[in-house]
Amino acid sequence: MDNLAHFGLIGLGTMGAALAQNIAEKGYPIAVYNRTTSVTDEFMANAGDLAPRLIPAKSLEELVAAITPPRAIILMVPAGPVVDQQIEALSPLLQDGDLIIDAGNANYADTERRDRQSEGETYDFMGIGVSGGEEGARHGPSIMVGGKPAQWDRVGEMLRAISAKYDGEPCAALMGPGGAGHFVKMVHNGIEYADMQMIAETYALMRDGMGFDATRIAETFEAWNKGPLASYLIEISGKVARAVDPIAGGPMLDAILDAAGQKGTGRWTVIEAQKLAVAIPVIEAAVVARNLSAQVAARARGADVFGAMPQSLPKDALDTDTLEAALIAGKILCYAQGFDMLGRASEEFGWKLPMPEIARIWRNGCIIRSEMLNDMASALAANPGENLIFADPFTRLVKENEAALRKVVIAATGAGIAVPALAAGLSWFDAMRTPRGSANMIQAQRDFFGAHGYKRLDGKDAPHGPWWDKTAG
Ligand SMILES: NC(=O)C1=CN([C@@H]2O[C@H](COP(=O)(O)OP(=O)(O)OC[C@H]3O[C@@H](n4cnc5c(N)ncnc54)[C@H](OP(=O)(O)O)[C@@H]3O)[C@@H](O)[C@H]2O)C=CC1
Ligand SMILES: O=C(CO)[C@H](O)[C@H](O)COP(=O)(O)O
Repeated sequence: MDNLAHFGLIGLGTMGAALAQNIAEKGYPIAVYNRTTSVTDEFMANAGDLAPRLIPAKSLEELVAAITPPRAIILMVPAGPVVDQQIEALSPLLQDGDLIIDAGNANYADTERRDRQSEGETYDFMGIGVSGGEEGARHGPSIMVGGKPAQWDRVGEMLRAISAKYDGEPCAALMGPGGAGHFVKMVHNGIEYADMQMIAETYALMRDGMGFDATRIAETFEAWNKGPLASYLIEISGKVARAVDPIAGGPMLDAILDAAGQKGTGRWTVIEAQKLAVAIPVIEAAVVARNLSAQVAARARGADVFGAMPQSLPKDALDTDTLEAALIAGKILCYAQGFDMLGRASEEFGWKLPMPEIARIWRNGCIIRSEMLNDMASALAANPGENLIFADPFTRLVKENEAALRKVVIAATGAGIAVPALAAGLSWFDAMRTPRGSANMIQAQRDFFGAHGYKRLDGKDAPHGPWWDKTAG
């Protein structure tokens, strides 16, 4: 076989097949391999005009032989041990200068480890986060690259070419070394969980609290998609609410079990936030909500034992403008927490993450793409190191919409409609504007039981409280 390909790709599943077609379409010949050969055959049978730029391989040896050295081979397989197995199988076939690119949703710590392991090996390694689902992978994803500048120089042209564009600017950029790209993708997914959860909470308020039917819910999302909330997730929520069940008729949503799956990136975001001691309660609430959603039997039992709350709201308690405003506030608070986490990670790991650039490459291609991210990019550029809630226009937007968020959380709580993410956002915001909180009590308790000491407000030296004066009563 002629050495025609510039790139190789392993894993022709949902993402890999679409990404390979995208790469070929942008003019880069690519060799492809899939564990199950019939999948490769089917992929080639459906390749149409792109077939001349796609080289199918039936083995890893064939794949490697079909790529012009120095090779760049993309892995698009499930995160975890499969990636290690692929690297192990590939490495003896590679030579100096060849590059393995893990484009799946790897845990950033695994990417750091694989990066270290590649030192002294024949191959080089880098990890990139790709977002946009199948459609994005096919026509333009957002790409969060981790690696060395030299690696970015090598593959950046192709990655920019296949990425989504916003006002002509590619949504692909170097985030930092090692696992930085996968870390940013992980936080992207954490924000995705929170964005989805808050939308689901407004859906519950419309369905159960306000008695809206699916058409009215769809109309509401469609209207919101023309305003400040304009985003991919609001757009698809409208489409989902409009969809009709092909089996039983009626709204598709009414036929779907209320238990959401998860592959782990949201959970990892929460775990890493705890390690960094950074507060991302909206994302945490969203992950907890998915865990709880899966407890279908326990929730049914709870309703039996304790009785279900009525859930319907008093007439005129809420309107869709108030819900929209609450969602605007919740969304800003959630992104403020996500970017705060990225800033902390950047300091902790010495990554120098390009914060405005992260917002820029999220403006298109990825699942959380939204109009608001354009303003976030400008706000982060104009206010380096500042939390988004202290940067205009977001300070103004939070001030304008906070009362609606409070109204929605109060109304939902009164009716027994769970709104954990919206409530977590509000609670975080309340804490962020409370100059004298209650942790003086925690300090005192810790000192009382564990002699941990405390800091006084007046700065005076007093290592322990009077409870440690054994002569006192
Ligand atoms: N789906 C999405 O929206 C997104 C997914 N991702 C990430 O992209 C990666 C791929 O996801 P996706 O395309 O959805 O997954 P799919 O399940 O659609 O495809 C998985 C691919 O990996 C191959 N594979 C699975 N197990 C093995 C194995 N043990 N050895 C070799 N090959 C194997 C499969 O081959 P075979 O045909 O033989 O089973 C298939 O080609 C994951 O890391 C995912 O988290 C990232 C962004 C979005
Ligand atoms: O990365 C993605 C989108 O950005 C994938 O679709 C991912 O699978 C979403 O996470 P989960 O499966 O946990 O909902």
